[in-house]
Amino acid sequence: MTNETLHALRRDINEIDSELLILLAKRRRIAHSVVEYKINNNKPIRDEAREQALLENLISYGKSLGLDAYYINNVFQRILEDSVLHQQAMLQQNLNPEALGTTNRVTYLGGQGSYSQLAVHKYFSRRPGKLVELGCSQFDEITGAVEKGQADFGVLPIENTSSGSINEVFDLLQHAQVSIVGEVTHSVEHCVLAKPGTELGDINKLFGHPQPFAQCSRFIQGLDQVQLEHCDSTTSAMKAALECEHSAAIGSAQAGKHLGLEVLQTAIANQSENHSRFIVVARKPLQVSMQIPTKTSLIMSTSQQVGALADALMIFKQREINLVKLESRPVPGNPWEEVFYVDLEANIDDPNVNQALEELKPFTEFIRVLGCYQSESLKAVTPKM
Ligand SMILES: O=C(O)C(=O)C[C@]1(C(=O)O)C=C[C@@H](O)C=C1
Repeated sequence: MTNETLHALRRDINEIDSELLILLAKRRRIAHSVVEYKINNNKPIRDEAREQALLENLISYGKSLGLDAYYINNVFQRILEDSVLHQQAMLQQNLNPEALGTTNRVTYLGGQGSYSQLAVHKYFSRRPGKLVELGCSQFDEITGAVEKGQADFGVLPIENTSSGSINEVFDLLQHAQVSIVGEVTHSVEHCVLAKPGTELGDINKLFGHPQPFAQCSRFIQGLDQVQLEHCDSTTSAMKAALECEHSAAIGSAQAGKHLGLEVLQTAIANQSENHSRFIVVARKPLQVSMQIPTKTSLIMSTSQQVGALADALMIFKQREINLVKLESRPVPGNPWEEVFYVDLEANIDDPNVNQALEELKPFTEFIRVLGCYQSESLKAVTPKM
């Protein structure tokens, strides 16, 4: 094959890819129009039977074109997820017209290319309004800026599939005067990044935020004679690596590229599927439509009687409310007292949930709803292949 033929083939591929993008944008516009029907007829946004039928038809047609079922399923699951999340965000905006302004000031940890910034982009790309980004170096600066009205929203990482809960953020939520109004999950692909020309064997210092260090502990154990340097964020870790000879940082490939760093090694997290969940906080709570999957987060401390926690949790079971997270944290200044964080798959406007919260009172010393928000963890349907 000649060079010209290669160029011609690549031109064809470029053209097909552009057509695919045009079609995806068109598909999304049509899905937006479907929302109007669902709003007016009070129908749930998600129609799993339709998704199942759609996937099965596509798999069958795709097979006749020589494409394999797993490939088709993967591609269209992503398309459907995008469609559902966009529709849900539209519905929410319709219900809370004041929720997003023409300009949304969003504060998060780190700067260009930090994982938090990637999560901010993912969440706000589905919502209207101009994004104004305010990078911070501490979690309490984020909640502080929202409380003082310097930012409309704050985005905080709350848990990771490898390292678990981010205690500092749970502790902040005990006292911060903010409401959880959203969540977003983002896959975190840690890399080792260094100044161009640096080899992995040359480094004697590794900069990073404590969370990525925990999530890449196995890789780090395998490094010989490398000193770990803790930083406020992945952005500051990467900046430090730029200024220090024989050093590297843990961060995302995108952020590294932005700062002029080279990737020395990819996929260094303990688990290949490494995802972080972020919460979005604002000063005031939002109303969440009953037509979409919803989470309610609360914080409570149970009375000191035997079995008080078990009794409290039984209320959710009796009322068929699914509990998706339970986390305990110490109360500062009160040794051995615990406060519990609970995430429910529930909408605070559902009378069944309200009733459950009333029934909880005798078993708790205090209880506060941290927020009710659109759940972004969609359970994919499983088509017959
Ligand atoms: O057909 C619908 O009801 C739609 O809203 C469209 C669509 C899709 O994107 O294909 C989106 C969400 C539903 O769960 C099913 C399908």
